[in-house]
Amino acid sequence: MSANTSTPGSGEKTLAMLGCGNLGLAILTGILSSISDASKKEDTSFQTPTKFIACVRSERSSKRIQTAVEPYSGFPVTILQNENLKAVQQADIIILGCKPYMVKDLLAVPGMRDALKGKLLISVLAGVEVEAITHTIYEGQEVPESDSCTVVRAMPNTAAMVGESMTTIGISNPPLPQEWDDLISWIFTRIGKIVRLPLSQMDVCTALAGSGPAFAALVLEGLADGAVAMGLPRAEAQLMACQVLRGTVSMAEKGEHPSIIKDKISSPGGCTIGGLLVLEEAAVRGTLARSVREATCIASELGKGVQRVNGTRR
Ligand SMILES: NC(=O)C1=CN([C@@H]2O[C@H](COP(=O)(O)OP(=O)(O)OC[C@H]3O[C@@H](n4cnc5c(N)ncnc54)[C@H](OP(=O)(O)O)[C@@H]3O)[C@@H](O)[C@H]2O)C=CC1
Ligand SMILES: O=C(O)[C@@H]1CCC=N1
Repeated sequence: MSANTSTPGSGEKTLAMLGCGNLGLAILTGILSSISDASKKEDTSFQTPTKFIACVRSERSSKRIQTAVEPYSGFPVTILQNENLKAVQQADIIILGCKPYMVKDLLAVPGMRDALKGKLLISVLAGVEVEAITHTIYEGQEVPESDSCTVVRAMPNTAAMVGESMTTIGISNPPLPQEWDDLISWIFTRIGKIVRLPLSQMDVCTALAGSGPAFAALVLEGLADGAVAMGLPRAEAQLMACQVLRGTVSMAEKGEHPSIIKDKISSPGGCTIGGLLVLEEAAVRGTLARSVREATCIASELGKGVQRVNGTRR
């Protein structure tokens, strides 16, 4: 493993989002928002990225990024359309953010190996193992450490755009140089919280935290819908459902167990237990748990180059 030309501490750093769609843009704007905020400035012993590149294919995506990064004029963002090689050549750190089945299109191209040499490539792709990415770049050939890039997996979520991502960083084996570990922590703590877990647990982390905001949004919407059905205006119902979930999360984060929260609210003979029984009859708890299990299994299929993996569901 090398930490040569792009080792933190050696000049201004450029971070490229190689595939900057829904997640990539959430990460990019989350980082830009964080580093633009003087109150969040922190001293580091290494050089943090100050220049950014966003890679896309279409004009439409290019315009979308342009609009999204406009408020952060203090940090230059270059948007490149179908110029991936140029982006990687200019970058020190690359975040790979395409769809899992597109890896070859982005990485198995002439010149890419050389452009990646000695650099840090962080993949946020669901289900694609480090070995698969390395295999795509080097076509299965043995490459000396000094000539290769270092591939790391991380699994953030779209709440990155509001600084509330939950990112799992896969523990590399062999361990990364400390300065790269610190740089990766720096990147993902700009956009939320991080945990480090073995690579073998990336699929369940993808389901719980990567997909999780979608599951939570369904719960949020269901709560608001019920209130709308009973006559509350949509805007108030949405605001109240948000605050209810936020408050519940704060209690849980302070150590209150979910069962205790539930029991404390349920007055004997009251309305809460009445509502809870409906949820239990519908097996909401088991269904949520099974959705995470299902998403974990599907995540593990995503890196196999197969599309329509949900079609295998029984
Ligand atoms: N969405 C999410 O919340 C999460 C996603 N992930 C993972 O993140 C990855 C990206 O997902 P998501 O952001 O939803 O996907 P999107 O389709 O929104 O983004 C993919 C991006 O890659 C770009 N792209 C595709 N092909 C090329 C190419 N050949 N050259 C340059 N750019 C290219 C697309 O550009 P264009 O738009 O112009 O086609 C687009 O900007 C996936 O692997 C997914 O598993 C992980 C956790 C959460
Ligand atoms: O749905 C997906 O496949 C991706 C991975 C996690 C969130 N979105």
